[in-house]
Amino acid sequence: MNALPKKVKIVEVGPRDGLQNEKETISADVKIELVNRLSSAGFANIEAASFVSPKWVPQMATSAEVMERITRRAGAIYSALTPNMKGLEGALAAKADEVVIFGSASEAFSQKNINCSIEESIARFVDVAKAAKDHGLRLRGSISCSFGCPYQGDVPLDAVADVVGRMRDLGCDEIDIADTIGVATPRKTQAVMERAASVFRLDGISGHFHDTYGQALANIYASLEVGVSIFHSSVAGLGGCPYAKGATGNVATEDVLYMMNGLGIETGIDLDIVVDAGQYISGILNRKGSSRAGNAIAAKRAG
Ligand SMILES: CC(C)(COP(=O)([O-])OP(=O)([O-])OC[C@H]1O[C@@H](n2cnc3c(N)ncnc32)[C@H](O)[C@@H]1OP(=O)([O-])[O-])[C@@H](O)C(=O)NCCC(=O)NCCSC(=O)C[C@@](C)(O)CC(=O)[O-]
Repeated sequence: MNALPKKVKIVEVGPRDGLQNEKETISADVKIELVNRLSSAGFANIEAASFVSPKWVPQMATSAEVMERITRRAGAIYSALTPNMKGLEGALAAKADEVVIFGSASEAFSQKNINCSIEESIARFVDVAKAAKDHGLRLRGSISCSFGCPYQGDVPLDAVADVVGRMRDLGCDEIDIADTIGVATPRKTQAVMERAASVFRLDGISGHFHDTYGQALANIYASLEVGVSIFHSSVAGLGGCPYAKGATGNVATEDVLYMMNGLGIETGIDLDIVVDAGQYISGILNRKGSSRAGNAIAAKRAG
């Protein structure tokens, strides 16, 4: 059995991926309070904003205000999605530390999500990537549908490897292998991660798992076995992509932290503060959060 990494980076994506799909408008004040709570929990990286068309994703329209008014923890990275130059300009004005170009390993999903082909998206990202680098920003590439697509079904390993190579050539510091619709299972996860790692350095690869079929924690463990050491998660399991119908939220941060703590893997994050943040946002959304660990810890505290 391979040794697991001793330390991992957990990227909290709740304020962006988690909230982008909420139907009711969530105020900037609530988003700011959520980010601030998460910052105080010790995350090294929080995905806080998305500079996309407000016609496509109305919930993210307050991103500039959120970025301006959050209290930034020294040394932490606050990331923003930037699909094009207009998005990049927004991210620069908002002083994002990292910008995220987001493509897809599935042609059909690329069209639905960003209204262009994979080829066109990569061509569009060239200028975004260059401008990000020229301004000294970190650059992350996210690859949706790396394990399956809601429109085309299976996604071949070669298609994932191809986009990983293109993101690498654009100068990405980190590349997310995303299970947008949560269909991956552990052996498939290992095959995809191993293939991605044949194209890009393993310590720059992250696992972004949605939990639609309840496989996300198992897939994270499987990724750890391959040596992946960066994972995305969402407080209270918030989320879902507006262009992946039926897909549920990301794996819940509380559940990931509980597992990492049990495995003795260092995260630098205070689980109790994350549980409070999860209870806070679930209260605002007026529903029970989907984190099993978060709900169990909250229930235990309440006696
Ligand atoms: C990419 C576009 C813009 C193309 O959309 P388009 O309609 O092809 O673009 P356009 O250039 O023709 O522009 C149309 C309008 O949008 C405006 N516009 C154009 N760009 C921007 C911008 N950056 N910020 C603000 N406004 C913008 C532009 O100014 C124009 O405004 P109008 O003249 O009609 O008033 C659109 O498809 C879009 O915004 N898509 C975003 C989709 C999205 O955010 N999806 C969710 C995030 S991805 C995700 O969740 C997956 C991930 C990352 O988590 C990983 C996983 O799990 O898979």
